[in-house]
Amino acid sequence: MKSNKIADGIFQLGANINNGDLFEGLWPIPDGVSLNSYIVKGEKTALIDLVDDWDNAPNNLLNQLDQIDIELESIDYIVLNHLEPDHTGWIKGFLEKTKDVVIVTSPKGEKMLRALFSYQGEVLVVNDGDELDLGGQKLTFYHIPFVHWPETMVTFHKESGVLFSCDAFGSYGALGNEVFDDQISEEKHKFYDNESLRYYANIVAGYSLPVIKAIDKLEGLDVKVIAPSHGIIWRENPSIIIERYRKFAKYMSGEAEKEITMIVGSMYGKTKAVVSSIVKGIRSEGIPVHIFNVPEDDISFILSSAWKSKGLVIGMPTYEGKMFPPTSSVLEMFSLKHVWNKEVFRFGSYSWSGGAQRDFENKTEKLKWNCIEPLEWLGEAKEEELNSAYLQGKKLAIKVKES
Ligand SMILES: Cc1cc2nc3c(=O)[nH]c(=O)nc-3n(C[C@H](O)[C@H](O)[C@H](O)COP(=O)(O)O)c2cc1C
Repeated sequence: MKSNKIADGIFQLGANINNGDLFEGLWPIPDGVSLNSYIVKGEKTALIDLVDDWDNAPNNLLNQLDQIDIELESIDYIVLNHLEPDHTGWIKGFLEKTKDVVIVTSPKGEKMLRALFSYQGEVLVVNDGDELDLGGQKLTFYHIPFVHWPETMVTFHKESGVLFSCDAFGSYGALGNEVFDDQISEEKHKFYDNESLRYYANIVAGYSLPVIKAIDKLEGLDVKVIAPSHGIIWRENPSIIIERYRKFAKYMSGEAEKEITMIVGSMYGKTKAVVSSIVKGIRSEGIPVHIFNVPEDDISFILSSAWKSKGLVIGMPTYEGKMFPPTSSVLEMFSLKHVWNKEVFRFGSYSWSGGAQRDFENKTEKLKWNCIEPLEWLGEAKEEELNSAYLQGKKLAIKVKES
């Protein structure tokens, strides 16, 4: 990766992680992810956000500093907007190579820095609205708690309008040579649109109320460029990613797309046997349906689809008096990530006294779901169940359409 100039004295650096590792040890990133850092150079020099010691990221960063003729010893400040190790993990290695660097972070960031990295040196703690004068360049810090950890802040360069937004407005997807929104093709934009949704659903979704609060707060600034810590830089049309994030956040309160995500778990095919009838019912109303099988399909992609869909269909048999475990674990993740305010239909087979439905109701009680009558049957689905499956699919699609 090469470094890119954003404005006078402002450069993007960073690294692509593309080695097949999971992000946060959990989420697949088949197309990688970028860890973006930034340099702001006045009389003094600040590095904004760091990288983890991951997939050669530190060496990439060092090479890019070289490209723009910045020596490590000349860096005066390192701003840590967010303490998650993807942006801070290399801090010990970085401090060993630099001289008298002052770490700049929020009050909660300081506590995390000391806890996560046993750091005992000095910290310049900045409160909401505080400024740092680099001589010819000024940075202002705004706290945006819980986007995505409680200590998170953004850094704003007022003169150029560049907002270093950290995880806010970020996306999965490694960067190519073109890193600005006006440089990439329509196809690439589509890719980042999908990957920003998946990133949002996986990483940020549970904090959707703080996201809306942060967007409202930042609206008061004259933002001309969004420079996030993951994904492309928005200089031509930053409002696209701001409004996209607002839309993603609103999915939580029910303003979701008129689509249905179906998640099916089935051991011997008895539950799966009614899927095509449900799909026909849904399609008879012209509503798109996205089908996932568990445990085969990864939760990352299921979450992304479910987050944006107004309707959910969830099918699983009874397993030891409860839901089939892989489906149960999807619902646990839905609960963690606040997959709320959906129109829902649940179905499944059992062989003696069932139990999955009761377990389903208990586990989804707090999700603010509006469930239509479930469909359960003993053993193999007969004509009657297939007809009911069609009708319930149709009914759900109508509810989604009218929502
Ligand atoms: C390990 C296991 C545990 C099961 N536990 C129950 C149960 O507690 N109650 C019940 O009514 N059926 C139970 N069943 C039966 C299944 O729910 C039933 O066979 C169902 O038709 C399987 O649907 P599927 O082919 O979609 O997996 C169990 C089956 C298996 C294999």
